Amino acid sequence: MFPDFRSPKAYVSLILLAVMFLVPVVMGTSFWTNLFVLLFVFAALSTAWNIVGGYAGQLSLGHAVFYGIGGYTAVLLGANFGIPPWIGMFAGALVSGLVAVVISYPTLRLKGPFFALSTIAILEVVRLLVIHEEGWTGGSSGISLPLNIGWTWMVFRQKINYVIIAFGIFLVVLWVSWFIRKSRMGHYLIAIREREDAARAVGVHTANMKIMAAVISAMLTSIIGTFHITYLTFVDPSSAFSLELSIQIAMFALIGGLGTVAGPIAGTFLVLPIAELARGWLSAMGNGMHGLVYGVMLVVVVLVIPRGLAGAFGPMVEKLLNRLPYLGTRPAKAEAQDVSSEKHVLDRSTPVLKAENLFKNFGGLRATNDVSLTLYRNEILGMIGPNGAGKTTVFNLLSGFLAQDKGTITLLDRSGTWVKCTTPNELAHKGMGRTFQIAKPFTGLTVLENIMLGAFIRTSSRDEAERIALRVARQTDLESALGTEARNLTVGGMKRLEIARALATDPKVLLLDEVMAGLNPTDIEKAIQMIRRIRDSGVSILLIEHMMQATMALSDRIIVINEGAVLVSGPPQEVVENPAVIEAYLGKDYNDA
Ligand SMILES: Nc1ncnc2c1ncn2[C@@H]1O[C@H](COP(=O)(O)OP(=O)(O)OP(=O)(O)O)[C@@H](O)[C@H]1O
Repeated sequence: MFPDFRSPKAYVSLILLAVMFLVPVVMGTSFWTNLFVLLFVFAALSTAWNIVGGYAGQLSLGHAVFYGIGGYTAVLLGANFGIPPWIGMFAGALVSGLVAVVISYPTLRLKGPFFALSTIAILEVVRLLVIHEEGWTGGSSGISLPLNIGWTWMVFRQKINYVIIAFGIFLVVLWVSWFIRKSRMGHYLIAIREREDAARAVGVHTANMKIMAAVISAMLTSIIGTFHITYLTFVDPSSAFSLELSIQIAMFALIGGLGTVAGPIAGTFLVLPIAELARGWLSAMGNGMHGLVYGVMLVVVVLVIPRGLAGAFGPMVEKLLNRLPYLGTRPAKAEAQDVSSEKHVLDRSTPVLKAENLFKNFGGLRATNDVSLTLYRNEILGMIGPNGAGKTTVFNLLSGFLAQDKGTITLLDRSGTWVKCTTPNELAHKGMGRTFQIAKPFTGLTVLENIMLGAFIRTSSRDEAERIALRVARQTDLESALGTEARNLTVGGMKRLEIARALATDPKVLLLDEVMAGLNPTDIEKAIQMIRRIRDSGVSILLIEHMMQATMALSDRIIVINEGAVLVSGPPQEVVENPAVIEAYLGKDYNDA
């Protein structure tokens, strides 16, 4: 629920936060209180934006719409119904949450810039609506708030009260952001940002996750908007629904470090004071000249430190922090769960996956032509065929990444019931894991976190997920690389990580797509041993592999796909000696010879 405040990172953060709060309190002048209210408001706005823009990687360029909705809802409820902003704040957050669902439900299911574009469009539509509905919104001239002094109406003579509220809201938003990043949701969002197909393969309902991130971000932005507009005691459409504000919020996160907890705060505290000073200096030269400062800073950051301040200096700061003492005795590290030593054997009487008469066309190309196959309990079924024969297409059909034109696929789920699933995440929940031909780990996460992503399908507890991940890491020879960023692994390590992530979902059926491609002979031998261990632990495996030596060594049966159809299937030796198979691989002339 909260960071462990005995750890250096947490207590140093706490000290920094206390200093941030004390500066305006001690200085006391309206310059300092104004500056720090602004800093807390923008740091909170940027942190809230970062939940959808940074963690989930869905750029929102019209986030001020939620800020404006928060402000206008509270102001209108106060003016028309005498409802104080403390309540108006939550009403605004509800409206913003609904608007976020309306924007994100259709657009976040699509790939591409649709969410970013629609946030800008909605910002403009709402701004024009507010101008048009002059009768109750005040139109383009805006509304001034009545000066009802006191805590009820959030209007004060002593500016320090604003600092207290702004700091309080900033802390809440920061806590939400930290909590999400550490939780299952945060891991899922980063996985979606980096590689949506692999996230779906470990059971993540990607559209729902993104929508949830958008809603949380919108509601927090709205709450901050209510406070800030109440503080300004005036609201009008051009300042409340401003594209400039939206871009400013996103830019602070970008400069500070997208997708990190501290990045948006660092970005705001560095850029905002400089930009405000520049506003003063450059205003004589022309309206909006301070925008130049933002532009120059952004260009410099993108060119010099593309991962922002947190990306560039984060590891160094972390190293320094690690030198500080832990206050008290460190809690024991999570221990790997023991791997069961029970050995499961092939059971040809129990099928676990059945595909019947599958067809799939891509335009005029028939990639899958009447493919039927059965995988039995604790069997390793090898799938071979020349390049472009249609093996991966069959894998994609079986794992829900493609919908078949005809045919049925049924899976014996964890509870022993036959199920038909249509989406990869449903299949992952029912007990199917898969790897991808091109191993692409979630590079922003460590090896341990990558494996934990798979384990989160079974638990929402971080500790439990860590215990499962440690066990799987032991099974897949990744124990020594747990703290390494996944991008730094060797090809062999990345391939093992693909398998580990799938294994952590506790699959009953595992589809392995060319996990030995690009490995050296020693790694191939290790991989063969590992796949046998996985099968012995009670997993049925369907394996695409070009490496014949490995396929022969591992498979109980082999199925050959050629031109989208099943050519032959049977015991390995029989299959490789079959003239039709030799012809498919090497051509008719070779076979005749
Ligand atoms: N999304 C797609 N759109 C159009 N054609 C596709 C698509 N996916 C695959 N194909 C085509 O379908 C055929 C089968 O491709 P597939 O990737 O399944 O073969 P494969 O046996 O896995 O090949 P390889 O061993 O080279 O990976 C190929 O001709 C390929 O170009």
